[in-house]
Amino acid sequence: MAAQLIDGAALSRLWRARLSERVTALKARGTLPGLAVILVGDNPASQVYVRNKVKACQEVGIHSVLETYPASLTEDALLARVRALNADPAIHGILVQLPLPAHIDAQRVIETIAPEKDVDGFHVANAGALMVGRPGFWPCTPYGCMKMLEHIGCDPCGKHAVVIGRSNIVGKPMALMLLQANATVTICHSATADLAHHTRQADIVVAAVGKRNVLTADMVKPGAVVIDVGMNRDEAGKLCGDVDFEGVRQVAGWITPVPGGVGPMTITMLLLNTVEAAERAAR
Ligand SMILES: Nc1nc2c(c(=O)[nH]1)N[C@@H](CN(C=O)c1ccc(C(=O)N[C@@H](CCC(=O)O)C(=O)O)cc1)CN2
Repeated sequence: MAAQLIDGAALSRLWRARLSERVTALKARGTLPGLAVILVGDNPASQVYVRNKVKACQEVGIHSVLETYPASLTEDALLARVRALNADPAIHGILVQLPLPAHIDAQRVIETIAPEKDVDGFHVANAGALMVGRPGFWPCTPYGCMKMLEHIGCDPCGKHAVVIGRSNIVGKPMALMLLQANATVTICHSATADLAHHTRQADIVVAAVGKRNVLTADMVKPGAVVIDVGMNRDEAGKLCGDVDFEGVRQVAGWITPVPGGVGPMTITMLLLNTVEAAERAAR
């Protein structure tokens, strides 16, 4: 039997309806949640993502401000904008769309965002909070993956989870979230000797590499939950993930599609973090 689909678009709708109610409650108490989105340069994919973020804010009633700058913007000028937004009481969340042009030190920019406004969850203070299990902001993509597992009733406790990829924004935080949920976690990466050996033992596989067909049917345990974080283009220019979807869906128990899986949940978790930031500021 083919795997059941984990529909990120449908789950997003559910979450966004809940968030609209939280925004209404905040407004009634005199707080309008505000998100600043900064885009530097003209990366076409980034332009789509920030547009979708602004649209999603409108959907739930969050006030958003989109600031776009040419790729020639200096690092100092960007840092000055971030500092100004840190001091702006109408702004509860700040995000700088990645990637940034090569002349700008992305980590330095992220570290300049006030941790309490870092709704991307990329600041070391938030990464550290996740590491030790303290409240903070969780990075949106892995956070969305956790919500998808919860939605299908997959409790990671006691399960073997394999995360393929070790980026700071997806792989590493994903592994920590699964560990916090009491999974036994294996992190695989480009130097892993026998990837299939690990993935075949996994009850949960998260593929977050950015390369097509990293996970094929022969690498998956029957019934496993497969989450595809990849965002690639095939030869025809069609959007696809890291997983050989048609093959793996014949073996897995659950699988996320691309598009319509993790992507929409990433944006929904950004909304959730922004509402949370506004609620914390209003306390
Ligand atoms: N500051 C940040 N930069 C980046 C992040 C991030 O979380 N914060 N993540 C990625 C890009 N990203 C969010 O910004 C993102 C990527 C994809 C999607 C999405 O909804 N994808 C759709 C398809 C969209 C399309 O047609 O191209 C889907 O999967 O259905 C949302 C957010 C890197 N940068």
